[in-house]
Amino acid sequence: MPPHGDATRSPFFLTDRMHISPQHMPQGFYLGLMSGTSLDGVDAVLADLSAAQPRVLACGSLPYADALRAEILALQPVGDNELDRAARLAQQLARLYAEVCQLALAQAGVSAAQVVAVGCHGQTVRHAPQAGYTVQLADLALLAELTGIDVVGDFRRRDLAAGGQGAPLVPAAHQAWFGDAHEARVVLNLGGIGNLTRLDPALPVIGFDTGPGNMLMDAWIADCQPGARFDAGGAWAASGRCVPALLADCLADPYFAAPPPKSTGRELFSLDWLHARLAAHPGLAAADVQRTLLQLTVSSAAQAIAQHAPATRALYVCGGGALNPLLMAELAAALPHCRVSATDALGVPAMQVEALAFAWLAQRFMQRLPGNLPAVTGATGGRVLGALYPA
Ligand SMILES: Nc1ncnc2c1ncn2[C@@H]1O[C@H](COP(=O)(O)OP(=O)(O)OP(=O)(O)O)[C@@H](O)[C@H]1O
Ligand SMILES: CC(=O)N[C@H]1[C@@H]2OC[C@@H](O2)[C@@H](O)[C@@H]1O[C@H](C)C(=O)O
Repeated sequence: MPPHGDATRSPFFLTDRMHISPQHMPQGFYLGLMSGTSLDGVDAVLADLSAAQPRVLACGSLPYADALRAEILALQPVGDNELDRAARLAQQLARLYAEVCQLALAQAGVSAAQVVAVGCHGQTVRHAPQAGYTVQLADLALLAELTGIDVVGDFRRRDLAAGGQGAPLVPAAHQAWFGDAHEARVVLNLGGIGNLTRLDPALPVIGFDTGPGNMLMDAWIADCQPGARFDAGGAWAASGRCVPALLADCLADPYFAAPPPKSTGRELFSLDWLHARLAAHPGLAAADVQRTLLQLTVSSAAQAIAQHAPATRALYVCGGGALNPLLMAELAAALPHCRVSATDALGVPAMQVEALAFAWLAQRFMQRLPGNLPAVTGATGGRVLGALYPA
């Protein structure tokens, strides 16, 4: 992932060479694939889901090449010849997804025949819940052909058809793995967008997108330092100071105060959104803007927790934001009544949670069980999410 390569994610790596034993039933193996809004690449996990807690057998990532990333970005706004470009992109993505599946299988020593299904999120290029649609690209038929494994994908549209946002979907998996009988917890995913799940034993599970996760920080550093993809370790932000007036202008966006259910994406939190706010604050040092954007991610999450989950005593962070020590320290400072740690403390490394969630959603589909939480997405009821492309 040039130029600030993340050695923990790329190239593909193995966390746990598996030893197949009779108690690890082949029918419990699933592959989960997540390529998220940060557009950094595809994360994969091969997991045994036969017990209540998942066991990851192999995991890793393949980065998007610059040209592929540019094509994805070019499909975010309305443009010419979209059908052709989308179809070609979906094929390219399927080939990359198949490659990451083969790497996972090879490194774990598992054959395709032992895997029940691949859960493939695809790549979001449009998210318009207010118009009743969302678009995740992936040629799922080609992926089934290339892997020889049943593929489950297109997870969001059934929830939208039932009146929901189609997102976020991971709260159901968070509930399955991370809830505690006594402690009020929040799980906060900080990818391109941020989303949280409230897991309070005394209250229903809720979840929603909090706003930008790393997306604006990524966009700003790329704008100021051509070639940079993200602010590794938050080092650049750490060299700047938060600008309270800019932070207040950013937090004034109505998205933050809107009640859940809600979800968002690049359509709202873009470089254009940032430049519109910077126009009222000319001459700021670029590093100060970066520090303010980091604080925006922190403040929007902290405000959401104060408003919707005030009893929270433990915050568990996943996604790339968990790898940013400044972001983690500022979250802890903003939430003095909470222990703040990465989901690694609960047994699932921060960078595996989302891909694992799509393996879990594939399992829910194969069992014909609902994958959504209506209280999260706003759907009129629980629905079996996804569509099957048989091997
Ligand atoms: N070492 C690091 N230091 C700082 N930030 C990092 C580091 N590694 C990753 N990130 C941030 O995490 C982002 C990727 O996170 P992740 O893979 O969780 O996002 P995603 O899954 O694409 O997005 P989403 O969850 O919104 O769909 C990068 O774009 C970068 O901003
Ligand atoms: C439309 C879309 O792809 N949304 C993503 C995005 O990235 C984070 C946040 O916004 C969340 O709503 C969702 O992803 C996760 C995996 C989810 O559905 O829970």
